Amino acid sequence: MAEQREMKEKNPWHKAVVIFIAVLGIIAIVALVTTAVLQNKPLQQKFKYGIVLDAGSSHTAVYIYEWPAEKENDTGRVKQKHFCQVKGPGISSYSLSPEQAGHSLRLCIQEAVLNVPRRRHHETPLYLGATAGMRLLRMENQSLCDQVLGSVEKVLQSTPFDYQGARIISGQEEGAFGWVTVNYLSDRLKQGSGTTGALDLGGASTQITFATNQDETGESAENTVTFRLYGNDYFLYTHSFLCYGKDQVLKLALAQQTQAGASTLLDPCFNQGYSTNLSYSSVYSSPCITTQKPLAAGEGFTHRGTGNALQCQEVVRRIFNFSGCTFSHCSFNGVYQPPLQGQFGAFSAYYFVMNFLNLTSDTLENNMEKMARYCSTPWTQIKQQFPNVKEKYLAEYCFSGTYILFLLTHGYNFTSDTWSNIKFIKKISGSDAGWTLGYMLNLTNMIPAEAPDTPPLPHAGYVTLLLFTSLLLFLILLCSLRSLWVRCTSQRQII
Ligand SMILES: Nc1nc2c(ncn2[C@@H]2O[C@H](COP(=O)(O)OP(=O)(O)OP(=O)(O)O)[C@@H](O)[C@H]2O)c(=O)[nH]1
Repeated sequence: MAEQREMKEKNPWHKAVVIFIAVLGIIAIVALVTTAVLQNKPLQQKFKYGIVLDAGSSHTAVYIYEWPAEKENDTGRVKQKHFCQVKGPGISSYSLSPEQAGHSLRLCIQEAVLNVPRRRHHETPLYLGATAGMRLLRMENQSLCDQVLGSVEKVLQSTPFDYQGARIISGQEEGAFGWVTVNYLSDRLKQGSGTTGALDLGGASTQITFATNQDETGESAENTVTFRLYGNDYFLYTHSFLCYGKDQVLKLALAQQTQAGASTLLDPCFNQGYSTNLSYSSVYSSPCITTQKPLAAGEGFTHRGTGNALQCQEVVRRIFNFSGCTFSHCSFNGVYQPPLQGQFGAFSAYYFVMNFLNLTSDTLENNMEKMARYCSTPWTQIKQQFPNVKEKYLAEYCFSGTYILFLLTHGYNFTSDTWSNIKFIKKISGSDAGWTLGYMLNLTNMIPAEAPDTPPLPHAGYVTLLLFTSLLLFLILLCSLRSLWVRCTSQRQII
């Protein structure tokens, strides 16, 4: 009996309980914290997809976008997964054989089928937006335009994707969605200020878009687009100049220089030694050319370069009209433009041309000098220097570079001081700058008008708080058990 009593005193029941509770407490804390940490990690990342076809004047491109399914409304989450360049010209060039327009898309559609997981095909939206080439065809011949759209529609409807329609987007949409893309990809939309303007140079049209003050938009409603994104209001100035894309503006320059109908054109915007035969109809058939083919003109003319940058600037100047502004400020051709604001991203042909000519990171004055040097370089030397560059692009760089510098300075009013506000870009965070991403984000409602609610604490803060509180509770429990134990032991000693 005495032995048993001694054992009980050495190992009182509450000592075992304390150890048991302590172990349980530790296990509970570890389990709680592990659950909190693991909860934040999705077991398997699930992606969603969207496809946009950019049916431009010079070519069609297919963009596949991808985003994590559970983070649809966060900025910067949608990424370009795949890009396919359709072989051949833009769909508007198939006006004489419209069924070929749809057929031309097949290879890129097959690539898209392989690049989107099969189980996602039926829920992947597919859009086609046609730009300035189709705008021009619509002006020329509505029926042919409908036939071309019908042909691409037939092919797109037969894909396994969730086809959402093929349409000609307006110049305002092209400008505004280019702006959305640039600012979405650079994560500026949630901040509400300091957005980047968008300068887009296509083959048949060019767009300028930037955020401005509300009172600046009052002068011209047709140049205004308003957006409410993530709880911020944006008042955008936007304008699309049809016929001022890189290819159509060259036709304007050629038409303007061949008014006399001569059989040879000596063109300062092409390198000395460059020579090719062009038909008059290839220039004058464009709806951008409002003058008739000269009466004295034969079938064609020899287009010969003389390579002179200063004279080329004069040629370019003549395709702009700086008179007849009825607003407080204008860019050119009587079009309203408020004073430029902020930084700009210049993409598409702005990037191709300025990057080739090495004009993306220099002062305006140095760029002028570089341009003059390029234009005065003989054609044979240019060809030797760049044997792998497509000859059509190479021949046009003197004209295109001179046009871009003129458009940005005399057209839009960038100066030597504001020149550095323009960044020539191709991609932002791996996705191409252009209207397609903004278009898809808009149609899928992926940018909410109001800022989504954010949790009061970030996840790391929540885990820390949880750990701290659990430890505190555990310590309090231990202390209270210890005092209970001391009390019990002392009571036993009194007995
Ligand atoms: N120098 C050069 N030009 C290019 C290259 N790729 C495309 N281009 C030309 O750049 C111009 C603009 O191309 P895009 O941005 O695709 O224009 P688009 O969508 O066809 O034209 P729009 O319908 O007016 O928007 C066209 O004249 C193209 O021929 C390239 O790699 N180098």
